[in-house]
Amino acid sequence: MADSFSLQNVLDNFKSCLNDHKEVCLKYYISGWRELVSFMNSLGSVFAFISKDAVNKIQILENFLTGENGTHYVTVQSMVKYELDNELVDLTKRGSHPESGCRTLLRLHRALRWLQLFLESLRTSTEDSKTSVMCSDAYNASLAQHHPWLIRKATGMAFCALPGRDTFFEVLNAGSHEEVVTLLGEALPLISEVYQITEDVSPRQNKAEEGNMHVIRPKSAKGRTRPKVTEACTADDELLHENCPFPPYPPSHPPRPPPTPSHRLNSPSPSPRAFFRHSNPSSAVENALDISLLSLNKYKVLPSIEKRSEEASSADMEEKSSRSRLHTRDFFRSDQETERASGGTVRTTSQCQESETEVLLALRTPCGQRLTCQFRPTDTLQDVVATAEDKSGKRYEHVLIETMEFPRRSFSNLNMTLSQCGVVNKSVLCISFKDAP
Ligand SMILES: CCCCCCCCCCCCC/C=C/[C@@H](O)[C@H](COP(=O)(O)O)NC(=O)CCCCCCCCCCCCCCC
Repeated sequence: MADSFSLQNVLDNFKSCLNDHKEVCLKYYISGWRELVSFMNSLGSVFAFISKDAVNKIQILENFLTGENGTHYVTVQSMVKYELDNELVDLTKRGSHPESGCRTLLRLHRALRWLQLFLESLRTSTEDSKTSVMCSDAYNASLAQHHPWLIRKATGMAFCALPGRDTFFEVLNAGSHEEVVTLLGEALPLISEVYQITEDVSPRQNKAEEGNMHVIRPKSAKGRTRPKVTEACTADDELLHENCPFPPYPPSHPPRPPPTPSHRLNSPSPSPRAFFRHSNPSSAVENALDISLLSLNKYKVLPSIEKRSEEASSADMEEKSSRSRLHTRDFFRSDQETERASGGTVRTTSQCQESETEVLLALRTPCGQRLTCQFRPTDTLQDVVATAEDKSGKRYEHVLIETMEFPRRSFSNLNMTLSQCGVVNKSVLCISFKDAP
């Protein structure tokens, strides 16, 4: 662990993380996390419970890396393959391999998403932005949905102890504010790339895929048999799926380097399908469709939406539903295609072309009015408030937005996009005054 934290060290580690085959080297991944934890430690003992958990997970991975089977743990890709081939994976704690590398990495991988969102907020923050708000918005959009109530509360309290933005920038130890922002601009694409490559690791070409570990899943609501998944994936993922109506990973737009032909043909590494895509037991598209159906079926729609649905003819309904599915499908596809088209340049969600994807939302205004409005995933929460203001003819200042589904999440940084917040089609959002009881 470094003696004193510097953001540059984090950047260097994440830079070294990717090898020539665009595989994630565990050694540097671990070092990157160690740096981050050392930074967190410098913020005070209120973060000790988080730090302890992170150190514990880092240590598990390090033990694997330096252990007798260490050669299999050089990269994330080789680790996943090795653990799946040898049936060492159990993503839940209840199984016989509670501390597999895959399970442990999945926890840190989720935290990396939080870091990505938080650093992006920090980079684009203004003088009056609050670190606690940025931190908690990023948390709500990522890790929160995987944590039980108690952890969420404890984490929320810890966020309140964060230093203000100016002090925070100083502790980052990377020069002036402008220099910190520049460095964050450099670090973020690297972190995003590492995140995305890990996200894409899949067991599909492994033995597990061939039948050894898969479980037969029931047919999907669409009547199609779901693709095979590993037993290991299923347990945890289905739990998450059950608890979380949102895609835990709102599509982001980090660079997705195309695999080199030789890599694709020769490497035994898993194919680029999501093993670590947390609520993704099968595939991004399948899951997106399921989520879309979930939000259509599971949650009671507000009267306005319901009314419209009732009025629609069955043909209309069919057309609407397939359109919604297609849009969701396009959403994921456009994700990848814009990234490829961007030639590896990081694009933020708001910069991407997702205009064809519609997000129908039911809004509840602070005065209890219910509205239904159409948005795009790239629209911000501020756009949502502005639309509510337009439609209701009232002004809503100092408000926050809450999701209504369990677990309820609240966002006070209204600059976040719907996509970043994981708000999907047919969700219900509640706009409330910040000082409301
Ligand atoms: C700026 C500092 C704020 C730090 C906020 C970190 C995000 C919140 C993480 C909350 C973790 C709560 C502790 C317990 C979690 C576990 O229950 C839970 C599940 O584990 P289990 O399945 O083995 O039971 N663990 C996890 O989800 C893994 C959490 C790993 C957290 C690593 C956080 C490191 C944060 C480093 C901050 C660095 C900021 C740097 C800015 C440049």
